[in-house]
Parts: sequence; C-alpha cells; structure tokens
Amino acid sequence: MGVAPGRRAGGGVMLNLRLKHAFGRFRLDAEFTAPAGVTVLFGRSGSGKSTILKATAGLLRPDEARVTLNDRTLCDTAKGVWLPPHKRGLGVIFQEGRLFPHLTVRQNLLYSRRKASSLSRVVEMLGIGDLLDRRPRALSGGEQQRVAIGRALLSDPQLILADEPLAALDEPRKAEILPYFERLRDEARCPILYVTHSPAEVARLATTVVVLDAGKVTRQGTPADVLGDPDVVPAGIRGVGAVLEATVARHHDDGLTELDAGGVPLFLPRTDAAPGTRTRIRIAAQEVILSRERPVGLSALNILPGTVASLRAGDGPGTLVVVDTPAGRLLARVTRRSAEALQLAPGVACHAVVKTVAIARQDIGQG
Ligand SMILES: Nc1ncnc2c1ncn2[C@@H]1O[C@H](COP(=O)(O)OP(=O)(O)OP(=O)(O)O)[C@@H](O)[C@H]1O
Repeated sequence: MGVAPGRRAGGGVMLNLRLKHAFGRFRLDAEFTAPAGVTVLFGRSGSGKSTILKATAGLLRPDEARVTLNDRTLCDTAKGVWLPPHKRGLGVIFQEGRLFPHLTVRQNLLYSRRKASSLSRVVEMLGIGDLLDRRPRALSGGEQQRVAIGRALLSDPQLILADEPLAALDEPRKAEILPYFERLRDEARCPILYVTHSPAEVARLATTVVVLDAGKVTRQGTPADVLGDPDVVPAGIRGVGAVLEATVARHHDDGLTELDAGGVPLFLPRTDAAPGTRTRIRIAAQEVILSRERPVGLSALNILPGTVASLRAGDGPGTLVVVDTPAGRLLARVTRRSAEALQLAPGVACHAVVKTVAIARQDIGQG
C-alpha cells in the first residue's frame, strides 16, 4: 500500500476494515486499510464494491465485520458493537447529488454543517458562490455534485464514502467535476472510499487502489503500480493503461504543454496547470506503438526509450507488453504477430511512441 509521492499523508485518520458476508453464492471476504486520501475500490460489476460501502455506512449488517477509524469502532460483530449510520461521522456522496429539493443550495450546505467547518472556504473551493440561492432542480448534474461534495465536507466527517459519484454524468460534466474531487482529496483530512469502474478516475484521483474480484481483495497499491500491472483488467482490455508521473515544464505557443517525465519530454494538448505542477497521466495501452529502433520521420511527438519487462498474451490476437521507461512503467497493446516480428522479449530495448492527441484531457490529473 502506498501514498502517492507529494501527497499529504497526514490528517491521521485511518480506516481499518475486515468484512465477511454471503449473498447466496457470492462471498465477500475483504480486508484492507485506507489512509487519508482517496482509496478507490476498483473492480468489475458484482465484485463487491457497493457491499463494502454499504457495510461501512451501516446500511448493511455483514455476517462478520470489524471496521475502525483509528481507535473508534464503527462495528465489531465479535463484540456486538454496531454504530447506526448517523453516529458514524460519515460524509456520503452518491451517484446523484440527493440534495433536499425544497431547500436552497445554502440551506442544503448548512443542513449538516458542524460548527468547525467554514462555509465560505468550502464555497470558494468548489466555486459554488453563484449557486447559493438556487434550488437543486435549477442546477446541472455537475453543479449538484459540487454541492454534494460541499455538503459532505461541511459535515466535518471522519470518513467520506463516494459511490460512483460521476457515473450519472456525461463526459464533459465528468471532466468538469474531476478537479473538484482532486481538491476534495487534497483538502479532506480523512480517508475517502471511492467506488468506480473507470480507470481514468483511478488514475486521476486514487492515493491507494484496492482491486476487488469476486468478493476478494486481489491487489492493493498506488495507481502507477496497479494500473501498470497487466494482470489487473477489471475494466476490460480497452480500459488498460499505465500511469506516469510528470512535472509541467512549459507551455508552447502552438497549443501544446511540455512535461518532464523522468527527464524525457512529453507533449500533451495544452493544460491549465502552471509550470512546476506535478501531474499524473494515464496512457491507454492501445494508444502506444512499439518500435525496436528510434523512429525517424514520424508525426508522433512522444518517443520514450525503454526496455521490455514482460509480455502477457491475451485470448485474442493481442499481447500486452510492459515497458520500463525513464518516465515509469508503460503498457502497450500490440498484436502477437507484431510482438513476434519485433522479437519482443524481456530485456529487449525498444521505443514507445504515443501520439500527443491520444492523451485525453480527463486522463491528465494533478497531484
Ligand atoms: N441485497 C442483496 N441481496 C442479494 N444479493 C446481493 C444483494 N446486494 C448485492 N448482492 C450480490 O452481491 C454481489 C456483489 O454486489 P455489489 O453490489 O457489492 O457489487 P459491485 O461491485 O458494487 O457491482 P456494481 O459495480 O455492478 O455496482 C453481486 O453478486 C450481487 O448480485
């Protein structure tokens, strides 16, 4: 388990969770620790993510469970301890904002506010000052989610639960909200358990990733470790893509931003981040081309020298190639035919080529 470099690991509160529960033939048997920051529960449909969230919220009584926030016990079935949901100190963000329709945004925010938290600071952080006198039905889906984030923060929670909070939004709205979740991650002093199917959200938001498969934790680590592992494919082969960490070097007049990724320049469509900002970029495996020689006369701007670490053949014609580069571990999806023609094998030197425009805006995050 790790905390991404540069991320404040402080704040102190740590969630420890051990759960066992059976629904017919489905058996949940999960154990993990979530530090401050965003712990993403990542897994295919039916792997048990929502069951973990519901049990943590106190909305489901598991067969066996011990859930603690530092020395505070939320439930311990062995000792008969069971705190009801409203005594658990939770901030909850659902798929839809679930704001009170008859209250204004300000009243919604104040409803669960604890004295300690400052309304003005949260309103400023989320950019919702102009919305305070409106009612929820007069807000877009993205605005409602910003208010829901604010409401969760103002309740001064010890733990925030976010259940696929972007799933109901279209792509432009998702892109609009992701930066606010990044701010929540960096502002909240408590752990955030965040459920998603989306590799882009894992790459952008996660401090720690917990991978679930059929009710079991199969992997836990940083986004770079987990998304760079060719065996972790809960979002299907098209969702596979590694995460690189890089620093914004400069913005160019022709609409490109140059990053420094371990000494290698990477060019992206222009971002707003100031030079010096640390970023994470997810690079989809299917957007990476491999070449044995350094290619010349090619339109792609991003060429990373590297060494093949391993290959993993799929059921179809494709192979995932793990390439270690100075910028970090990359995954490339090539055909088995190409892998054989290029004689790719562990230890072989190669170049990974990534088109600038293949790096989607939602795949570029700060932190
Ligand atoms: N109340 C219930 N009664 C019976 N079975 C249930 C109940 N809730 C969940 N299950 C089963 O438990 C398993 C895990 O469900 P869960 O909702 O936790 O998965 P998930 O990973 O959140 O899935 P999704 O991504 O589709 O939301 C599934 O097989 C589901 O059918």
